[in-house]
Amino acid sequence: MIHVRDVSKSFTLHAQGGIVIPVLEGARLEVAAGECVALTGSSGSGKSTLLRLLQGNYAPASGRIEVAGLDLATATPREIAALRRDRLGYVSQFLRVVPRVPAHDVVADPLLQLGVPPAAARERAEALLSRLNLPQALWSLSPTTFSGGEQQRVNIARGFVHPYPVLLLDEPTASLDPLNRAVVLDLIREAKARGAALVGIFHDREARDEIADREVDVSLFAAAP
Ligand SMILES: Nc1ncnc2c1ncn2[C@@H]1O[C@H](COP(=O)(O)OP(=O)(O)OP(=O)(O)O)[C@@H](O)[C@H]1O
Repeated sequence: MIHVRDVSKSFTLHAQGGIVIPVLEGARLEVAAGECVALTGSSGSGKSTLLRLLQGNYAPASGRIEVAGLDLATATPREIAALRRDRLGYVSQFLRVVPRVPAHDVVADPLLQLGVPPAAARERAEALLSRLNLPQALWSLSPTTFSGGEQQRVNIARGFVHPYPVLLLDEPTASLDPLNRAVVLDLIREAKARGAALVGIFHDREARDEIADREVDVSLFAAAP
C-alpha cells in the first residue's frame, strides 16, 4: 500500500538567504494492508515531513513514493486530489475549520465528495460523532468555538467516515480523555481489521505500543547537515 524508497528531502529558506535545511536522506518505508506503522525519532528528525511527503504535500528531492498505487513523484495535482478523495485519509492534530459549517457537515463532507447521498452521509457522520461522545447539542454548531479535544474528535470522525485504504494519523490521541482515547484506538483497530494501511505519529507511548505493529525510527534517515 505504501512504498517509500531512497527518499531525500530538504527545505530551502528563500526568505532567509536561501539557507538549505537537509532533513531526510535515503528514507525507506513499506506498509502493507492491515498494518499500522508508528514513526518515531527525536524532535525535528523529520516525522511530520515524512507524513507530509506521503500525503503529497511536498515533492521529494529524489527517490520514489507510492501510495495506494499512485507514484507521488510524477502524479499530477488532479491525481493527488483524487487520491485524497477516495484512497488516502488524513487525521491531523488540529482541525482546519471553515467558519459557519456545522460539525456534522464537516464530518460528512468527504462522503458527499464521493457522491454518497446527503442523508446517508449525515447519518454516518452522526454515528461517529456519537461514538466519539461529542454532545448532540454541538453537532449543528461550527467547531470554531469547540475545545481542543472536541475539535480533535470532529477531525477523527472526518478521517474515519470513509473506509480509506490508507490512513495517515498525526497524534490522533493528543488532546483526548481516556474514554475517547479508547474509542480512537478501537477505530484504528477496526481500520486495520478491514485491511487499511496506517502510518502514524503517536507521542502517546502507550497508545503506540497498543496499536502499532512496527516502529520506524526516522532519525535513521537523518540527512547530514
Ligand atoms: N516547511 C518547512 N520549512 C523549513 N524547514 C522545515 C519545514 N518543515 C520542517 N522543517 C524542518 O525540518 C526538520 C524536521 O521537522 P519535522 O517537523 O518533520 O520533525 P518532527 O520529527 O516531526 O518533529 P517533532 O517531533 O518536534 O514534531 C526540522 O528541522 C524543521 O525545522
